[in-house]
Amino acid sequence: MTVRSDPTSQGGRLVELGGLVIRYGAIAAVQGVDLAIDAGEAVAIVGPNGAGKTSLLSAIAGVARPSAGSIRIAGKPLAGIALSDVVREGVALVPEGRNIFGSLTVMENLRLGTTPRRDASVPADIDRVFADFPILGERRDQPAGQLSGGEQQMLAIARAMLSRPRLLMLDEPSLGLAPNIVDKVYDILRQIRGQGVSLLLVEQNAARAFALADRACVMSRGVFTLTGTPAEIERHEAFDAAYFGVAMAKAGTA
Ligand SMILES: Nc1ncnc2c1ncn2[C@@H]1O[C@H](COP(=O)(O)OP(=O)(O)OP(=O)(O)O)[C@@H](O)[C@H]1O
Repeated sequence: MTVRSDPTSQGGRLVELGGLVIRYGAIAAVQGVDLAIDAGEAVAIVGPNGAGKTSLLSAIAGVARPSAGSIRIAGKPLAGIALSDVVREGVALVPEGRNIFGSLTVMENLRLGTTPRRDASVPADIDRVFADFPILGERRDQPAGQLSGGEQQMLAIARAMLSRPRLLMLDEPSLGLAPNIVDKVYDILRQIRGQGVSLLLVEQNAARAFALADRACVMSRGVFTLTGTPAEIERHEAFDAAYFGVAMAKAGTA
């Protein structure tokens, strides 16, 4: 995957969440989360169903509006910014289920990823996608719904990368895929990270995400119950309980 990240992206703090709260009516899905991600860093979030992981990604993508707290992208507050401008700020989300438009062709799906761009190098970037993913090139005129699950995941990642993100977020990228396909997806994510793009991954498959991530967070009931390097988290005595969502008496911070 050689679509380049935005050349204006620079080192330093890329994402900063402060006291983030997300409510849906009476449900507090996220209950005060702090998180900082540096440029080029990969962070994994794991945790049981209903922990608030998807809500967190949705808020950073500008889809879910926070009830309290702040989100900054490269120092710029996200509050009040239109959804399309969040993408222009360099944030891309590959949602759970991939959000591929099955009746549109592969090419039409890819073009959707380029809508926020105003530069002239879109055709060259699409050519690069086809060089990196020959199957997408071979099937460019076919409905995307005819692709396999793994191919659709590749298409979703390629489409997100065509917006030239500084931060690529993925919600359950390995869900429903065979292990050899998951290998390919993670190879691609490693390449993307190698280009300096920050990654924020939500994964059921903690082992996969931890192998890639610099840092990890275990989320449960709307808060981070453990944070640290993947190695620190894996050997933490509370990891299994936190990961599987069992009530914890003394889960501290690693
Ligand atoms: N649009 C919504 N309206 C109402 N409640 C919601 C909405 N989205 C999520 N929730 C609730 O918020 C809580 C957190 O959900 P969220 O999907 O963020 O968690 P998750 O950790 O991603 O879980 P999963 O792995 O099951 O997707 C859950 O109780 C969920 O039912």
